[in-house]
Amino acid sequence: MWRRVALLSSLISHSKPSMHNQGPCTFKIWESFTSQSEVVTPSKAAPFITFVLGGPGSGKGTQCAKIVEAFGFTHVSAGDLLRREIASNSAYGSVILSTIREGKIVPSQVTVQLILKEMESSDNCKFLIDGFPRSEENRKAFEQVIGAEPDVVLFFDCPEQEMVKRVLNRNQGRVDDNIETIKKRLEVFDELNWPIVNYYTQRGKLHRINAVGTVDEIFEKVRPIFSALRSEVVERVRVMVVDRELDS
Ligand SMILES: Nc1ncnc2c1ncn2[C@@H]1O[C@H](COP(=O)(O)OP(=O)(O)OP(=O)(O)O)[C@@H](O)[C@H]1O
Ligand SMILES: Nc1ccn([C@@H]2O[C@H](COP(=O)(O)O)[C@@H](O)[C@H]2O)c(=O)n1
Ligand SMILES: [Mg+2]
Repeated sequence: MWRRVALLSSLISHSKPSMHNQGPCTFKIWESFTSQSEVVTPSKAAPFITFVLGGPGSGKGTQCAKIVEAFGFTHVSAGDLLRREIASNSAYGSVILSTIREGKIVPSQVTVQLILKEMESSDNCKFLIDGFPRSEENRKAFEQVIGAEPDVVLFFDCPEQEMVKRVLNRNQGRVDDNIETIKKRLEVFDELNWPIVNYYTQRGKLHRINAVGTVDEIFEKVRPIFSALRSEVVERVRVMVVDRELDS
């Protein structure tokens, strides 16, 4: 049974009190984060969620910025949230930093909590979750907590050579943008990404986008996906707002 529960974000020791019931997109979060025993049923009044997959440097963040501009989604980058956590000297900061340096995956519980906290603090009802899920464990943890699957999954498919070139040219001072860490990130990606791609392909949710070309050329492949979804997204936002009004 659904019921509103204390927000997971409050489990993060340094987090502020939640924004529960203050935005149009408050969530019905499954009561138990860890329970495997219940079947998770999606709620109609759920935010519209897009997962954005792709290897390091495939252009996820770049395309998300274009989607935000054209379609008004809120961009939630798992990597950015983890880097912010490091910068804020939180309890998890040093573990996250060493994990990112090694190109490995941060435990799902940490990442999912950060994503949820970010979503809950937004007034928007439509989200791009960039760089997530990175593993089956990520995927299961998120779906259990949010109680629903993503509506759409984008996969930016890019050859390794092109990804390496882009990352090495990025120049944003990231600790993982060096050839040693890139090799490890690519190995982790190759090991963990395909089960996720297969899972969402089977569920008819995955859009595989050839990520070679200019930024604008790639966006012209992304645009029709969201144009076709426009009425579905509008209806979802309407249901979310009505749900909140009924709740208040
Ligand atoms: N189509 C493109 N052609 C050439 N360069 C691109 C293209 N798209 C993005 N870039 C550049 O490649 C670099 C990586 O892009 P971006 O940061 O969007 O990738 P990402 O998938 O988010 O990577 P990561 O997973 O490492 O965060 C950036 O410097 C960006 O400007
Ligand atoms: N779901 C995730 C996402 C990211 N990470 C870690 O952060 C690094 C950088 O992520 P980007 O999306 O910005 O490339 C990534 O290599 C992982 O170490 C994670 O653990 N889980
Ligand atoms: Mg990125």
